Amino acid sequence: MAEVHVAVGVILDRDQRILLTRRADKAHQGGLWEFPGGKVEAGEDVLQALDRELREELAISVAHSAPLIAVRHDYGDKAVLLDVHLVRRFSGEPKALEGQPMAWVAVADLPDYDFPAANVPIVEAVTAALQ
Ligand SMILES: Nc1nc2c([nH]c(=O)n2[C@H]2C[C@H](O)[C@@H](COP(=O)(O)OP(=O)(O)OP(=O)(O)O)O2)c(=O)[nH]1
Ligand SMILES: [Mg+2]
Repeated sequence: MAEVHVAVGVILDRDQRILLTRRADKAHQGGLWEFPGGKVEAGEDVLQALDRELREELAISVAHSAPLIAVRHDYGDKAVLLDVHLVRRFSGEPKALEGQPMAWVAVADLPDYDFPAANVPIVEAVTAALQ
């Protein structure tokens, strides 16, 4: 099965809270919370895809990011490579442009949210990075 390359942003505000959005019910892994992002398209690199996705989904643009972790996961119906970046600086005020539920969450409260299975190592890496 072809692996889908996904650019994912762990977006932090000044208080080190993290921006989560909820996936549409009908989407793959629908109804679960996610770190915003989306598929890398042909001709893009991962940072271009991240910036484009965050513009499309949240009306922000990335001013500074750093790689956090890359996670491969096979859901059976779909295999993904999540290329995750910490976004500590961005311009604009995040708005849920696609009507998706959105929440700013302290790292200690991440365990209260249901994520796709691939996100387990991401949550661990965020928790370690924000110690
Ligand atoms: N953005 C994001 N995707 C995740 C996370 N965890 C996880 O397993 N995924 C998976 C779900 C999807 O199979 C894939 C993301 O693809 P997507 O379909 O949302 O991509 P997209 O935003 O380009 O959406 P679309 O234009 O195709 O509707 O990665 C996560 O934390 N954030
Ligand atoms: Mg998306």
